Amino acid sequence: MNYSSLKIRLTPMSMAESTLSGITAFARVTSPSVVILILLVACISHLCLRKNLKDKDGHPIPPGPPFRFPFLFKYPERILHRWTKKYGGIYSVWMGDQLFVVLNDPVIVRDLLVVHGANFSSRHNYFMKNQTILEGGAITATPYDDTWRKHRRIANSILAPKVVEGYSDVLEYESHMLIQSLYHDTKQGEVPINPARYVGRYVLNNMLSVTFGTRAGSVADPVIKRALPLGNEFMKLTGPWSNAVDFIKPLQWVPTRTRSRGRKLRRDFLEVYGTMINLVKDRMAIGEEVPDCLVKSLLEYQVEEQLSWTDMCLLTTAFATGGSHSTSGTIQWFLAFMPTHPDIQVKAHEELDRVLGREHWPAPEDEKRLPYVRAIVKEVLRCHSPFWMATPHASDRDFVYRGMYIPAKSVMMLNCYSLHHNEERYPEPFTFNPDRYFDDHYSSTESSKLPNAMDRDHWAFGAGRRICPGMPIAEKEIFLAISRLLWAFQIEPVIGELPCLDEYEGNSGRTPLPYRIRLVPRHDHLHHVLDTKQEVPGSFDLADEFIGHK
Ligand code: HEM
Repeated sequence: MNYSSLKIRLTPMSMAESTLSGITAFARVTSPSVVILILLVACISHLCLRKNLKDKDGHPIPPGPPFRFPFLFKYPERILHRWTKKYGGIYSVWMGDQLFVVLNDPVIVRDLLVVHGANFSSRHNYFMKNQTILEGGAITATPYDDTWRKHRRIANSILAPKVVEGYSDVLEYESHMLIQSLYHDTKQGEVPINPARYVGRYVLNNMLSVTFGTRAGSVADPVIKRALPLGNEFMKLTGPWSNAVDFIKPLQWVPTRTRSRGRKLRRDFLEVYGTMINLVKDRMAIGEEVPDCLVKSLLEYQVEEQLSWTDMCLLTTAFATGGSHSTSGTIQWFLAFMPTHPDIQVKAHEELDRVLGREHWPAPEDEKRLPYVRAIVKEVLRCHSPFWMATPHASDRDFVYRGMYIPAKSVMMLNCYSLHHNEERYPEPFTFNPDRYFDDHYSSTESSKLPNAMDRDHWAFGAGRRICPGMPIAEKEIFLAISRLLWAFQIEPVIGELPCLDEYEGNSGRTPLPYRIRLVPRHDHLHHVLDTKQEVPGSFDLADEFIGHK
């Protein structure tokens, strides 16, 4: 045998063995305390320092900070934005043993999440959100597979723009109730108000109508009461960067309070939404006319679509939690901005008076005729996206992009904060300025399909194949609330109490800290318009629980 032709390959095991034998030899000539120190340093550097991986052709992973992190602090977007300034449009961060690839440039986002969507549309299996609470269900936690395709198709069929037009009556009625209750409770501008519970009730009733074909005012059922705090708990327990338990494996085996809360939340989701599905089933069984809604479709197609009971409960959970705090948060951020922007209100009032006059207030179909109001909605979503990091995607296969190696199972992070503060796309990005959307005649749904990524309005609804399916209804809901609030009121500060625009609540979604404002009616026609409908009373306690401000 020709031994010289034998190539020696160091397997990980043989490398470990040789390292060990080296250390043993070293230990023989060195004192034990030095060996322990060296082992400790080796261990700590393995746990704390970045791993600079390369693929077989020598492509390195995207650059990034030299350390690994167990979690990021309360406002992770601020740290990520500092790294964007340093490393540019794409960089990588190690969270424990998991590689995160952070995308900060519109063209890069489009190249990876849209053009190469077949590879970048899965989900990372987060311990808390995906494994413990949703167990891979509720669309958002499902990997990119046939189950996701089926569930996503069902969601699309309820939320498609054409279908959403059918919910106009619901949105019209609920926005009427929103303005009416604010008008009465503020005693025509005399009494300052925290708008959170009013906005919470608006969104809650829209969500109950779209999902269960009911509203909280008419069905003050104890089950609905139980369902409301679940969304809040979900927001507190999940977040793409904030749970150490997601990144430090051994913590997952420890019976912590957070882990028990996650398990309880899962049980509650199944039990509470299961009961609410059964209530709709009972109504259908006795021949009651149930309006078109998600649960009605699920019950009708359960057999044909082979949906398990858990599937049905978790699809319901997706609608109930996915679209509520995000939408109410956006309307609350709008109301927080207005007291310090009287000039913007003047422009919006001018547009509303010119296009609609004072005898008619905005209807769902007026959106295209009110470009400045629509621009305000876009600017609120740009400046205060409910999810700064969207919902991370994950890659299925190894990929090389611009000479950089993106390994399979990397978490692909859409960094909306950096995208929305890109100075080239949004000059003076920290200024709230709806005029930047002057030439934008698209809805966000249309804008997300524009071929040039630099032309897209904002990234608040995500990107690619997992883009938010609730976008058409969320846009309508937000437009109607904001346009009617502007038509009805002058939104003024309470002296000495300006809403805080820098801090917020929530981990996975963000809502402003509680604040108060004054809503002064703009004209006498308001009460004529408001008197055309009567409120069904009794739903405010539920709204309080829903937003978690009790
Ligand atoms: C202002 C309101 C909303 C915002 C900002 C928002 C934002 C988002 C974002 C960023 C994602 C992740 C997209 C991605 O992975 O790239 C998402 C996914 C999702 N959203 Fe929304 N959303 C809103 C309203 C809604 C509404 C009203 C519903 C349902 C009625 C909804 C249901 C969903 C679902 C089911 C997913 C998961 C999609 C998937 O994984 O395939 N959202 N949303």
